[in-house]
Amino acid sequence: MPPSTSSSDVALAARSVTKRYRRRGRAVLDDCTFSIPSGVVCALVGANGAGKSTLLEMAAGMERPTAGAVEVFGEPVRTGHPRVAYLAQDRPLFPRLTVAETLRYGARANQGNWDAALAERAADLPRFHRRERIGDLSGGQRTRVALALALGKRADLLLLDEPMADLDVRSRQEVMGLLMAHVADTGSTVIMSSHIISELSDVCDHLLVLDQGRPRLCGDIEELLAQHAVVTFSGGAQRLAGHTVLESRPAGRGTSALIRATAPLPDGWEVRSPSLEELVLAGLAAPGVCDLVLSPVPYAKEPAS
Ligand SMILES: Nc1ncnc2c1ncn2[C@@H]1O[C@H](COP(=O)(O)OP(=O)(O)OP(=O)(O)O)[C@@H](O)[C@H]1O
Repeated sequence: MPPSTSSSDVALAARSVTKRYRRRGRAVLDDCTFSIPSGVVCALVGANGAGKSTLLEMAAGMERPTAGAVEVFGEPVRTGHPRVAYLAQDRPLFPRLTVAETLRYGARANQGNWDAALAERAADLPRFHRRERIGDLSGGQRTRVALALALGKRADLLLLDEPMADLDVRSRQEVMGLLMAHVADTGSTVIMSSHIISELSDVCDHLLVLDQGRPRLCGDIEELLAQHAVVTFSGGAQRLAGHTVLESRPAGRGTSALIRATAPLPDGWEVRSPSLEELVLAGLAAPGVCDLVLSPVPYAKEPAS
């Protein structure tokens, strides 16, 4: 049956996307198909080298897929899309410009669509000098200026590559607060990669787990959690037969496991919901076993005749 989602409900869709940086090189993204709905805050997680930055670069139009198609809001991606803002992992900025000049550059590049107050708060202007050159800033300060450019743009889709990676605790809280207030005000979609799952679980409602270039889990976090359970019971792991087992280990005289239940669970088993961190870690530890991509991908637009 065709999926009911229309392409306008989807912020980012990947259809059979493969990416190789060299013609005969390995596939950094390997036949990926998934979608991320509009209006969600999506955590993009995976081990080092899983392909997270590559995916974000493609969504921003900075890299092209070797095969397949990437769409934002139902249209093929392109660089400089007015509805898309991208915070790259290496925070590219002009080192000789001052902070104030950089923000003026952002305002000029996004004329008529620039939130100067938000950009100034994101850049933490009250705390460090607007006349400081970008090249003289610390890594964390540069991140805040780069974030200011992304947030100031009033984009409908924010692609943020490890936005908190080099921020101190106070800065993380401030930036998360600004980001969440912005999302609440505007309904923008955010896709942000991070390795700190505990930090994401408070703010994200959607999840995409990449592992070796493949989407392993993708969907609404509550739905994904509801489909899994941590079970503890007496006896060995053979009692899990018939369920999808992401992870199991001996626990005292019994067994504890994170499973996707495919049949009613026996009486006497202790059952609880997994945390997001448990689900992601178990999913990454069981490549191929746990694949569950809940987000439907709408059909491609008919080409105009
Ligand atoms: N420009 C490039 N040329 C060649 N290989 C690349 C390029 N960019 C990324 N790669 C390779 O693609 C793979 C995935 O890299 P990517 O940066 O997308 O992973 P990641 O999940 O973002 O990793 P991390 O968590 O370490 O940032 C890596 O093996 C990397 O070496």
